[in-house]
Amino acid sequence: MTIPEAIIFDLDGTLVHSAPDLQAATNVVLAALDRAPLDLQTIISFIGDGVEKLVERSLKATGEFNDSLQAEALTLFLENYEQNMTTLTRPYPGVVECLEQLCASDVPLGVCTNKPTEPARRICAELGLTRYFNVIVGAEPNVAKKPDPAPLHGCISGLGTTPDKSVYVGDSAIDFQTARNAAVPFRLFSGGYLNGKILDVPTENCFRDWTEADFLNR
Ligand SMILES: O=C(O)COP(=O)(O)O
Ligand SMILES: [Mg+2]
Repeated sequence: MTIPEAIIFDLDGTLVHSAPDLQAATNVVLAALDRAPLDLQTIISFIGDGVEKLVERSLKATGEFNDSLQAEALTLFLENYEQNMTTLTRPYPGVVECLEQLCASDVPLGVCTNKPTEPARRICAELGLTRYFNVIVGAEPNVAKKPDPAPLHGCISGLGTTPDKSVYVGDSAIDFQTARNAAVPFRLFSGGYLNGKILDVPTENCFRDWTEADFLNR
């Protein structure tokens, strides 16, 4: 048994079910533009590439799209989302117990998400998760996002280890591709949003239920 030197988690659809708050903020924007609301499943299918893509896909799904609409909608989205980031968002069942167990085993933990850094940190703080993580890396303007390997590599060096001795845990094809680009072993949480086509994840590296997650055996 080899215990990884660090474990890094994706946030939306992996540690937390955040889609209902993302849906609420998106639908405030759509209502302001006199457009129809989007249902939860559609919003879920738009999550994982960052808030800009969520807004862009929501606009394109409901009508006209151009750069100035995107800029206006993104500003309005962020204003609304910042007020309600944890109104409905909760950790998946078993996440807290799993993080507790990993901390008790002295495994350094991190978060690497395409959500902007500030909201990502606030969500972790408001849900009582911050104390489990040594590093929280989110998206920054004009900095490459996942599936570029840079954010995950930044997180891993912040945790003082190397890609081959780490594990990345995510719920989407973007996370799978990020891990591959970064040469980091990957575990798939298949109870999350599962966006995109995820190939080549052996069943022993997938889990549906956090109460059954076992990262201490690589
Ligand atoms: O799409 C987002 O905003 C973030 O998604 P992630 O936490 O799954 O990277
Ligand atoms: Mg995700």
